[in-house]
Amino acid sequence: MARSNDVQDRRGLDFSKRRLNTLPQEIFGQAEYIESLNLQINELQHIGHISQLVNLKELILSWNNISEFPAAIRELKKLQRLYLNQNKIQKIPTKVFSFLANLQYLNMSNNHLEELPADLVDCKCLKYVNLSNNYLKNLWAVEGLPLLNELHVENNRLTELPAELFLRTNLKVLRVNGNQLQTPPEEVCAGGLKDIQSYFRQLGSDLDGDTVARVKTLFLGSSMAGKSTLCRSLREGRAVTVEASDRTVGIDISEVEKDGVQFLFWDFAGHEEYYLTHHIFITPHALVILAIDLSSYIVEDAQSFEDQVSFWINNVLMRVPDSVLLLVGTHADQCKDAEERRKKKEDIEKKINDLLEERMSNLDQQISHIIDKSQQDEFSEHLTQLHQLKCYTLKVSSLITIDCTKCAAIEEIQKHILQHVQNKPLFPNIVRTLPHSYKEVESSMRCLIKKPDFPKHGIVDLNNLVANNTLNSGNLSKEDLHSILRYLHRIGTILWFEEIEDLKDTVFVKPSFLITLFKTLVRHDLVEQLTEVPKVILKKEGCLIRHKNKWIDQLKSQATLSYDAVRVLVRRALMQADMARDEDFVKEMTGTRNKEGKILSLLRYFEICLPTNFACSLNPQASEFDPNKKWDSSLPKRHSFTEPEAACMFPGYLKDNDKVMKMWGKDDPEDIKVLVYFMPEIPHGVFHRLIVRMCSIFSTHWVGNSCLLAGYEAVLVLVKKSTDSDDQYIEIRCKRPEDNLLAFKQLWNLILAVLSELNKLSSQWPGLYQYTYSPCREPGCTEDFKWKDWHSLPPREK
Ligand SMILES: Nc1nc2c(ncn2[C@@H]2O[C@H](COP(=O)(O)OP(=O)(O)OP(=O)(O)O)[C@@H](O)[C@H]2O)c(=O)[nH]1
Repeated sequence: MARSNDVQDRRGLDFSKRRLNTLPQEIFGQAEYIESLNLQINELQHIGHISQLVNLKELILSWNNISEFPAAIRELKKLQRLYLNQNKIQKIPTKVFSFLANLQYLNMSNNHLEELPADLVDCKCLKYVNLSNNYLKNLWAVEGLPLLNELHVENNRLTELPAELFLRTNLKVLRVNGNQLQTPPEEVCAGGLKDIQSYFRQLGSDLDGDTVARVKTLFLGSSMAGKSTLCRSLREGRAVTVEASDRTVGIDISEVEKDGVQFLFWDFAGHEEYYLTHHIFITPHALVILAIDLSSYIVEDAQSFEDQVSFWINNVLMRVPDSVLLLVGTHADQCKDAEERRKKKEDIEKKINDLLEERMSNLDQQISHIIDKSQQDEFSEHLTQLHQLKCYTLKVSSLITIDCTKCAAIEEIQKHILQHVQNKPLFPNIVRTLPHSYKEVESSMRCLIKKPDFPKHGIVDLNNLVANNTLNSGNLSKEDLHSILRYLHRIGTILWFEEIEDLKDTVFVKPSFLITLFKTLVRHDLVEQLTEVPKVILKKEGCLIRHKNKWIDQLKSQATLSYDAVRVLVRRALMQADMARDEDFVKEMTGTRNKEGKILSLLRYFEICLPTNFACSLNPQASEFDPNKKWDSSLPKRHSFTEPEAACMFPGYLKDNDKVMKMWGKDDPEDIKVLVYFMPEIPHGVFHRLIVRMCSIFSTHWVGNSCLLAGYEAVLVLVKKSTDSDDQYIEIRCKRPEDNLLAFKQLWNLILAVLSELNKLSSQWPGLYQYTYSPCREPGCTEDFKWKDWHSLPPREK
């Protein structure tokens, strides 16, 4: 007979991880004493005579094979906590929960529930309910729970949330991502409880609102693929020619209405440099159009598929894994004949299919690795994540081949797009219900932009917008108006970064203008841009050609741009856009010698660059590391914006790793090594953003294109990106210290700091899977140590 492995006292029994398929008999010998029973990670389908445990307060049945809800639970009248998560339950019968008057905690996440029993509402004490990862279509049963504090309903099939839940209850925490919400739209929910409450307040008790069909459409693909041609032609409803010299810089945004659907077109520039900032604007529930230039696509060349197709598909998979993706093969007219077009179409479709199948099989493999029951609970977080990743499906259409220069082709693609967005299963939530006030504010915003005295740049002060009743007839509270602006920011019609201190009062009513400025500093041809800056602009910032030449040199050799150069470049962009007449506005954007401008604040916020200073090495004040000498721990001084030599380093422009590798020296088999693998790949820009984060934490550092060396006290950590093989990983490596406990602790803290920053970064890519391990140091051994729970370990004290 099984013996309980962790009997805390007679009141609590732990029978987890025993491969049990029936309840152990020894439970029943002491039935009336047991208050807590842990049966998680077993193979139970039924729980037989559980009703005998009349004093049970906590029942844990997570990770079993239960498909039928155990109705006997109704007899457990004292039950306070019930865990039935990670089972296969489809239905909860009525007349169970009405008996559980003391139930406070219910976890039924990761089951197959389609509906909730009406009498759930009788559990008046329920404070925590987790129903995530089920198939629920409504939540009426929880709306009357008076004490409900925390509700998790992520990844269900909800289209609406009950207003009562937000207007009359005590709800403090709500997780509702991954549904198909129409009332309120997901973009409102993303603002949290306050925005949802404001939404229902404005919608009123009769829930009478406007319905709006709107879809954000993202045009992706490599440079010259034909995205702008497609986008502009669709906007105009006819074939529009885009000159080959007219490259999109950053993102072009426009709005079009067709057959009652409002399309918000976001045309992303294809150059890799721009992609660094793109992921921020690639948001869920959008239609993604991937343009592939068929004339330059080569079937036999794997790189051609990689550059033109898989790079984009993987990025969509990682960032918005549940999207609908339309494949458009452009330049069809430049293919030799129909046969060439057919071959290329077939090849692309097959390779995409293989890529998606491979992703699924990789996920399955990871799952079966972990499924080894002895380890399952230690890896349960990973398992949940892997199962979630498997639920995401990228819906890829078959490729249509077109000649974008022909009107008939534009009509054809227009029809194709409409068919897709009007297909309910593909786009269940393009129709949103909005309170009338939302529409009013949006129309007022449009009128405002059209006023002759409205500034061309579209940058407005939030307080003016709110205080002067510009956007509403005066009956909306400031809070409600802020909620509406947040919604408009999320759907992409305006930009408002209220979380950035310097920008919290600034609203960008014309997002494309901001992005254009953004791209003044993040662009593929920055050296050329600097070279072209004329004397007259240099003079405005008190600089000479001599300075310009120095900036170019520093940009090329150190990926560093002086603040003077930043100001000059932004001023030039403003002059080109005829927006440099108002000197106050120019200063606001460019900054001054004493204050950072808005553009730089944004780039810093998005971790594109970090403050540094100029000198011959990337961090001249760092003391030299010598493993044989005692480390001088005096930290180099941070450089403030106002120092004359102050500058910004853009890791994305770093060319090599020479300096870092010189400082590091040789790898040693004794080095301590942790590898973080990324599936399907390391998202573009993650490593450079990791550099920015690490350098902000550890002021002693050296940086390269795919390497970073950071030091603290006597320890150095080398962080290296490896993308050479099919496996993509980031390696974290430290020299093994002498048997010195303090040095080991410091080393561990450094490794944890890197892991933790990496983890925070990766969470911005929901379709990404990341796992961490250390290879065995024994030569020839292929075994490894898997790091399952490092993120639950706090950094140790020094
Ligand atoms: N013959 C032909 N030319 C096309 C077609 N589609 C686009 N072009 C041309 O290809 C060139 C590049 O097109 P764009 O639309 O600017 O390419 P893009 O993808 O927006 O490029 P980036 O702005 O660099 O990201 C332009 O000169 C277009 O006129 C097509 O189907 N047939």
